[in-house]
Amino acid sequence: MKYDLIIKGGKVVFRDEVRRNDIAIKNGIIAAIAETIDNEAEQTIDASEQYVMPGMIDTHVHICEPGRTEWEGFITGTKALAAGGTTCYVDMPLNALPATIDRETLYLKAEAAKGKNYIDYAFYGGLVPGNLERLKELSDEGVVAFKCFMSTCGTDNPNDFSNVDDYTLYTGMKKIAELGHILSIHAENALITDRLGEEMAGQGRITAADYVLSRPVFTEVEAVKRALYLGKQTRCRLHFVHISTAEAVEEIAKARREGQDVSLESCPHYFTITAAQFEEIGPAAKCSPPLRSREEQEKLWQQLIEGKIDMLTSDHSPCPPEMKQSSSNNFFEVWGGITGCQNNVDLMFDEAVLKRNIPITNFVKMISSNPAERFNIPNKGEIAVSMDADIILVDANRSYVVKEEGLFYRHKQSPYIGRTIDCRVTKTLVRGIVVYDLDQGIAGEPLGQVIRSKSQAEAMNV
Ligand SMILES: NC(=O)N[C@H]1NC(=O)NC1=O
Ligand SMILES: [Zn+2]
Ligand SMILES: [Zn+2]
Repeated sequence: MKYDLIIKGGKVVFRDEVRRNDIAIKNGIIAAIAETIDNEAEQTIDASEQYVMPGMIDTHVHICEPGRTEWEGFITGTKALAAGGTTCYVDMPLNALPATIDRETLYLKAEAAKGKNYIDYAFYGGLVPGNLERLKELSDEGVVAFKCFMSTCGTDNPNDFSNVDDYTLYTGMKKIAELGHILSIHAENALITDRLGEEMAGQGRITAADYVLSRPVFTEVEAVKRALYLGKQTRCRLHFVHISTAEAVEEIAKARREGQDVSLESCPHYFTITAAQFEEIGPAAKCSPPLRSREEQEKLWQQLIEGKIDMLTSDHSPCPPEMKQSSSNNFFEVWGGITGCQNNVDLMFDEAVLKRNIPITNFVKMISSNPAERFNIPNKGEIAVSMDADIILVDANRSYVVKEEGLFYRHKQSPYIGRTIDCRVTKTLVRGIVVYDLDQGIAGEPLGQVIRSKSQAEAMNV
């Protein structure tokens, strides 16, 4: 058989081992894997100096199109994702306008996304006060999970997302459990964090450090415990997004040991930037939950080493430059959200695999296999015959400095600018097509396809 492409001689990362193998691709699918494949092929890639692994599946990305394309659109956002080694992502139901909370708004999202994605994508649906009766239709349309905010969301247009009150959280969980779906939760106590913030800003305490103090560790832990408790009552499957504290990780691990169906993600920034560094970097590093102390960060690293962090996601939450500025240097006023998805894989491969000797197979589980499994994303998350050829090449001997001009974001305000990273994604393939190459940049046209959750029946009709 003549193949479309053979990736030759790379150190291929499989589920439980790394082996030097050739990978043959036909019609976007991995057709053969062997020590050597000598068949003819339209194209070959020499990967002998590289790791070859499944692309990242980033299940936490805020693309702000439609409605706020000037913050970040599908084209710029997915170029950055592709250049960073992500081959598939899940778009969050907020920051675009309108928020994705029913069939109509999902169709608007899907329509806006058509033909503009360089990588494959799926959608989240939102749980907000008042849309309980719309969750089934979102499920029927193939959203991969539902998302809610226990803290306030930071946007204030009438068509924006709203955070849940406890009643909505409880009834939403009941409904989502009936649908057999997962509820993903931004867990921070809204009342306490908002009031602490107001209090501090009222006293003129407006620095980066003050912002961090207004969202203490216990406000995350309390929200996690409350959600776990309600999850237990309702038997709803849960997923906690961007967990930033060791105590929250332990609570979730404990609930899992006791039989709850619950998972968690954390993000590269919680492992690579401390609260003290946030003060030096400035608004680009503002996010919620906030960056934590070195001590807290070290505990989180230990938990990652112990396998307690199921997955890594970017929480790419971009905004225009003026929203990261405040004439009075008031950190409560600037946008909370990090523009960071282009460096996910490089940063965490460097810090986790190269610097802390975490097995590369575990790393790949966190960036690819676990998210694919948890969110039912079919045919992705693993290098194996008959899977989609969503593959990245990583050079573990190539250092670079993150520079503004290399970033594909609409607004190049990453907190990682100036940072040296000691490895680099050199190629990204989506279903066998090279969409990014380090030397040539983004290649070809946007070929990304929408993915519907495996468990769903109705085709997404757009
Ligand atoms: N609205 C929004 O994107 N918020 C995100 N930003 C952030 O730092 N945490 C979030 O939940
Ligand atoms: Zn969030
Ligand atoms: Zn987010």
